[in-house]
Amino acid sequence: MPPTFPFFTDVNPNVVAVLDCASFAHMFDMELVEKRNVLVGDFMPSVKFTGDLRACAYLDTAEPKHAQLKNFATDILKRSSRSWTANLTTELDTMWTSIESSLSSEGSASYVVPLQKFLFNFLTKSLLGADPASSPEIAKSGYTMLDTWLAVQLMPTVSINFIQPLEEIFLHSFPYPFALVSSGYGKLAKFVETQCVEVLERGKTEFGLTDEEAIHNLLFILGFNAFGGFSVFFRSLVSVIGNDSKLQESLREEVRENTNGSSALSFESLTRLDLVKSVVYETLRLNPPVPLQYARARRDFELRSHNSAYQIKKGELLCGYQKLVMRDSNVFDDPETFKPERFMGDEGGELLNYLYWSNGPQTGSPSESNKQCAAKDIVCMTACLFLVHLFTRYDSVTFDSSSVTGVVKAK
Ligand code: HEM
Repeated sequence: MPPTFPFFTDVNPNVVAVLDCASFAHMFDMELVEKRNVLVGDFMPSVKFTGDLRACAYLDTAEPKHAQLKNFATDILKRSSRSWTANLTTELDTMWTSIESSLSSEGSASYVVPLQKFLFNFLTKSLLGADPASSPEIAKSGYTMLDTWLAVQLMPTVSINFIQPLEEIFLHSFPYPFALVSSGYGKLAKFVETQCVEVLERGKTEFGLTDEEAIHNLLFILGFNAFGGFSVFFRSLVSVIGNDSKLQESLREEVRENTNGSSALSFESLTRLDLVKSVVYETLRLNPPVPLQYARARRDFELRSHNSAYQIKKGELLCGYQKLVMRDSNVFDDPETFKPERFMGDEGGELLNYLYWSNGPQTGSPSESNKQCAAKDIVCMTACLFLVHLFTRYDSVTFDSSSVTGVVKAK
């Protein structure tokens, strides 16, 4: 796995690839594996990108700081759930209004920037309890500051499908200096320090964190976990429903029947929206937003796939490739096909045990003793509410790769 030769002399590019559901499940067993510094592989971006400290996602469960930070993240989510749906409605309305206005003047509207602005405003308000509008510079450029901060630290590891071997030689051969993004990151950190006083105080008093730990972990949760994750996920969600008018019709019918045309989003309304939920799960199955997961063997053990067993040695790095694991034909019938109703009914519900996008089964519970995404449930609910909002506001929307090309408003 990248990155490697010639400048990453201390990075070992060898991994044990884990490619079916049975073998991938070993990566959730914290007795067997450790997750210290392996978020993106054997390579770890400089801690300068995270305020000279290791953020929660880089910590192993055996490190006491992991429990403190994971509980802090869970608390942030719990508290933000009060304002989550109200912020979501407001920011989605703003996004669609801006898309509609470009659409009427130009005939088509790129949704990339409006989607990023929506996510930045919605997540900053909900997770941090801070309004970007309180700082004109953050309101205008906060989302691009996060984009560049993410790109520069991850560039050595991500594939941009540029001609090989040029991509390996020019993009994956050296780390990029923090200096390229230090100014933007500094401004974001200052914004968190001055605008998120209440959350930071709780970090200190209830979770025993220092100011610096709370600030940089908040920023990591906002920028890396939430903004980074949703930016990728929502683009695949949009492309899945994009040109499928039959699927849009079925989703619209389900949404309208169960929400009585009310435009107020609520978590409770989701109970009855089985197709909406199944479409969200199926999107996560075929397009896992974080396609690679890593874990290092804590000790020697036997790793079983569906049809074989392998001896893993202590210290070896396992690399789970979600895109293949989620197409495991022993578990998922006709795995390459997007089946909107796959996760419906009792049998569909059983399959949630094998939906792994969050670094754990969809039926699992994130906790301080595992490394499952703290926002496993709210991420899915938010995607469902995105669809509910869309089909309450519109009868249909047509998209091409990165643009909205037409909307039919709800009659
Ligand atoms: C679509 C959005 C999201 C995706 C796709 C996503 C995905 C993931 C994945 C795959 C991991 C495990 C990484 C690994 O160890 O290999 C993870 C961890 C984590 N995520 Fe999410 N996430 C999303 C949103 C969020 C949000 C909104 C939060 C807000 C609190 C969050 C908080 C965390 C935390 C704190 C961890 C580290 C867990 C630990 O260290 O035990 N994530 N996420």
